Amino acid sequence: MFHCSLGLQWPAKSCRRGGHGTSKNKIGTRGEDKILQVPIGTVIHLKKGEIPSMLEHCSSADLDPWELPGSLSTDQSEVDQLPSSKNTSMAEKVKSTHVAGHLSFCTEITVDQSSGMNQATGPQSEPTEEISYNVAELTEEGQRMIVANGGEGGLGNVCYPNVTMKPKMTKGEVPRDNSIEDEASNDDRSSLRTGLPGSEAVLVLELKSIPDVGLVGMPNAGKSTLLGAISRAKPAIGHYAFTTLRPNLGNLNFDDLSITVADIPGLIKGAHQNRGLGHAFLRHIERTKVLAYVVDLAAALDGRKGIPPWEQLRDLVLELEHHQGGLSNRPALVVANKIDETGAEDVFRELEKRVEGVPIYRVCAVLEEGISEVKAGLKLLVNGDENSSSLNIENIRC
Ligand SMILES: Nc1nc2c(ncn2[C@@H]2O[C@H](COP(=O)(O)OP(=O)(O)OP(=O)(O)O)[C@@H](O)[C@H]2O)c(=O)[nH]1
Repeated sequence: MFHCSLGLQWPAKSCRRGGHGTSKNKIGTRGEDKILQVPIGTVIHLKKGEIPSMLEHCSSADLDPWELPGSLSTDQSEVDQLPSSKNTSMAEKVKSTHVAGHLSFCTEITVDQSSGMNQATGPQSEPTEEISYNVAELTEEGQRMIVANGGEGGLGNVCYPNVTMKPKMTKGEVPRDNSIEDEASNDDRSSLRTGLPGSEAVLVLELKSIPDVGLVGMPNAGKSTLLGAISRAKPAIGHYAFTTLRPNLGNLNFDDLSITVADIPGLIKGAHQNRGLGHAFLRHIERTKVLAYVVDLAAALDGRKGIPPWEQLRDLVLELEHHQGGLSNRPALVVANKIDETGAEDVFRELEKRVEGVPIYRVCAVLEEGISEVKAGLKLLVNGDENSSSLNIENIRC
């Protein structure tokens, strides 16, 4: 067994040839399976060979690549531009793949929970190379898939009795010239006896991050600023909406825990109908364990065109639920941002009255105020705090 590392190109010419068939009807020996352990979140891109076959826990999750280091690609057109990308989801491809159960050896990939790697690197390919991207993804511990099949063992001599038995000669019989036939039958025998070579595959293994926490909020709420404040990530920040075009990743490091946080680009009303940056981002939220709703306390102050934070929360929950029933149903907290703005304190107090069931943190992300409290809150939720709950629409009074 060996561990693979990130973005490794792994020539899976690993399955051994089947053993040769031998006398006394013995078929060729079975070689040992070669098992490659990989971390959860490993995505397989195929350079050469058959599409891998999932053996256990076949995931039907839609696959979209989060492909750059420290960021998650969301734009399908980017994937389309990848060389020869076929963009077929694993579910589709696995469906069309037949697991050849009779083959004697195989090379398998097994998901290893223990690996500490948690950032993605893009596939390293020559621009002209043919690669099928995202042919499979291992997202759960214990999933296994066959990436290359071993060769069948050679057959024992029982399988060719007719060519092995020489006719008995009667007394005085002149031997026939059988040299040509013998040569042919010798060839037949050796080809039957010879174990077949295993199949060959060349794979690129990419590790995608599966974030623990997703920051969701309207455009301009301050998600990227917050991510920069709670982690060492340096996402782009702008005073205009949709500065974040793809999810950024940051790590919150504690002495005993590291939490991955994804800053999901701003959601707007109608995102589930693909308005704004739409579906692509909602899909990323499916993977997160915990949601941190980021609201802008100042959005509706001083005649600004935004909506108050409780309405932001209602719209965010509705968008998540429209996209996929139950998507908002995971432990959550609210980050009430821009508390430094004039009038924001009053809005915060109103927010506390109108929203129940989840903790609300008053924060000024830009000045890094209230950040340690948010970090502690996220840690509790990721650790499965028994008092945690999701943000339900019934608990928001607009
Ligand atoms: N006054 C104030 N402004 C803030 C605060 N946090 C963020 N901002 C400003 O709000 C604007 C938007 O911040 P971003 O962090 O880019 O917001 P975002 O939610 O990531 O925006 P999108 O990329 O559109 O989703 C920037 O001009 C920030 O400087 C804060 O605590 N107080």
